[in-house]
Amino acid sequence: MSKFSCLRIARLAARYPVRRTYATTSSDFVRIVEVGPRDGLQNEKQSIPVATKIELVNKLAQTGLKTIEAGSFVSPKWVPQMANSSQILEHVLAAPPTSPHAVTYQWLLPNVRGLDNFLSVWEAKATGKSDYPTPPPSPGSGQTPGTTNSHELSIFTAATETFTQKNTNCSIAESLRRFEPIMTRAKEMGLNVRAYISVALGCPYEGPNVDPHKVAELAVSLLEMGADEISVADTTGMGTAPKTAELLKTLSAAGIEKSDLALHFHDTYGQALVNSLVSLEHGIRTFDSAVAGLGGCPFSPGATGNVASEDLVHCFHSLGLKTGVDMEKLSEVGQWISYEIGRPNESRAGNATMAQMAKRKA
Ligand SMILES: CC(C)(COP(=O)([O-])OP(=O)([O-])OC[C@H]1O[C@@H](n2cnc3c(N)ncnc32)[C@H](O)[C@@H]1OP(=O)([O-])[O-])[C@@H](O)C(=O)NCCC(=O)NCCSC(=O)C[C@@](C)(O)CC(=O)[O-]
Repeated sequence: MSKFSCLRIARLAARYPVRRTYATTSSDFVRIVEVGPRDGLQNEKQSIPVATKIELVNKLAQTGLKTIEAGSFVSPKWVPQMANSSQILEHVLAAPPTSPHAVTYQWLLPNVRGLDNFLSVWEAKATGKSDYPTPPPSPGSGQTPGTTNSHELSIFTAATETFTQKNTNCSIAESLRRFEPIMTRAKEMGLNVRAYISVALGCPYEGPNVDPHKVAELAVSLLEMGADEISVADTTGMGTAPKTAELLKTLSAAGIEKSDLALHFHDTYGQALVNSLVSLEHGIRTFDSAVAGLGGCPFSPGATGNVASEDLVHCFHSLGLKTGVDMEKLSEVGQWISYEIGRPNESRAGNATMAQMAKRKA
């Protein structure tokens, strides 16, 4: 494993001044990254109207969620469902915000072609800064005039060669080479970049025992390249409490700060909440999730959705932690999108909250 070099990081930090917006100042605050509109919807077989996707993004922004992964700029031949992401970006850039607080929107891309497609919309609207000058708030939104939403890019690779080939048609090394020009241009434009490492706790092709040192090696390479945050993904849901603890210890031993990490659990084996708690105890304060437990990766056969945002929020609130998310509003969004796309709401806490709300109204 390449040795984590603080000096090298310091040199890179000087080269690419990074807006460190992630590190939470208060240890009782947990940041939820809502990935429902991208990870949650990308695997849906029926084409979902762009208006529904935009409505989902808008509704989520009104629940108190402050980071939303809203779409991806990948090949439409590979993931047809995400083909209209540029329309979502256009909308988010042009429409008056509806939420009472600033929101960071994330956009996933695999290569320079994806970045070019993102920038063709972005550059037509932006002023060269990462923070797009947001139009005046909608009446009644409660948002402070002058509040600016911001945008970030997400790149993705994986801890096994087979998954990387299946997902992006290239080797791990080639995926990293593809990121270099993306990183350089993103930093020139002042855009933060988050990097996913998929199959960190089990691979659908190479099995459940993924080497945690490989994950750490990749995380170090991505941070050295300039990534602002690493999202460690249990794509298959094969992660267990001991495996999660071992992985987090290995990442720490490689010199990776907890504040540089997000954990991204899928709930295929029902272990996502347990693994989230293990991560929480380890000091992690950023978690990815999808409303209603939407999701699944098209290149991870059998994998089900992300951990449901409602379940995560309910669990964290029960521990006295703060997320800034309104559980009832979030549960309503989960029920709404499940109905819209014709699938069951996978969030137990969301369903229970809706039942309580119905009882109160009766
Ligand atoms: C990487 C490629 C493009 C390589 O795919 P390729 O076929 O090797 O690429 P190519 O360069 O030969 O291009 C093929 C065609 O796609 C076009 N193309 C090429 N790039 C783009 C682009 N960005 N946007 C739009 N079009 C693009 C390109 O122009 C060409 O069009 P043609 O000439 O045939 O008409 C492809 O494999 C791909 O798009 N893969 C993405 C797959 C994906 O989105 N997977 C799901 C997201 S990752 C995930 O879900 C995991 C995560 C993040 O949630 C965490 C976890 O849980 O693990």
